[in-house]
Amino acid sequence: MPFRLTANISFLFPDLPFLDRFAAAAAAGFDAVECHWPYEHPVEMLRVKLTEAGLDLTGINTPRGNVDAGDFGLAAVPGREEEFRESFAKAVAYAEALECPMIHVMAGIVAADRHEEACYTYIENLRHAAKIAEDKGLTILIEPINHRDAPDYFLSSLEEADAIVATVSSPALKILADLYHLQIMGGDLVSRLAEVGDAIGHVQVAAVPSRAEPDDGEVNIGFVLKALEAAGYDGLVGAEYRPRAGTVEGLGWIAAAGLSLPGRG
Ligand SMILES: O=C(O)C(=O)[C@@H](O)CO
Ligand SMILES: [Mg+2]
Repeated sequence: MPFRLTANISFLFPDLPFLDRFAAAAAAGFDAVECHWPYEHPVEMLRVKLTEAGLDLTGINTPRGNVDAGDFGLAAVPGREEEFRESFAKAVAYAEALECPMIHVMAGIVAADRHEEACYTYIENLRHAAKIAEDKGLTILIEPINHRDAPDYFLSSLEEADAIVATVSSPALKILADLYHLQIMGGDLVSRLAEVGDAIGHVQVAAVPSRAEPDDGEVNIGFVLKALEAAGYDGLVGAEYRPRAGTVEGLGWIAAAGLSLPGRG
């Protein structure tokens, strides 16, 4: 399969300090990494780590907001528009400095009875972000996240993500299809992914329900990836799972799914 893998170093190599995970990912055979929130580290330090390891950084998330207060993104949170814009600007600054092409714009936690109101906020904030992304040649992603792990996360449905992408109607806005979340929120992956087609800008994988290596659990990841390939997806696949034991020892799922790493024969 043509997919390039990117190691999610917020989850992989959990036994190592974050800054040591770049070298570990390269030694394991990856040539690309993604991560969630790199903001506690100066961009200069991150750039050194990427260069030393010979890695591309493919994706980061927008800052969550006030984590102690339970924020998990701000894009769909009514009344927090100014903070959203500041947090998005910070993500753009990191992405540009690190030549990172994709930013996952996190929607945030919104009570179900405010969903409709939040939808307007989300669309307006995404329009603002998409315009900046278009100008800078970046892609912004929205990711449906399951309600078992993140109750009340605003965006949990693939179909709603597709409708929002169509409404905002920007070439810079795409869906992050994390197969782990999508399986928990309704399954039927092959048919539903085919329906959203070229709205998909990034894919992530993990086992369901364990969120460990993707060769475990109820989804045949290789089969779903082949269907995505047949449907025309040719982007990245993010290895975003929590290793059962050692990260390197668990990489056998890659060959089993019909994928390969550039640095491993
Ligand atoms: O949880 C996920 O799945 C992600 O991809 C993160 O970006 C958000 O936690
Ligand atoms: Mg994900």
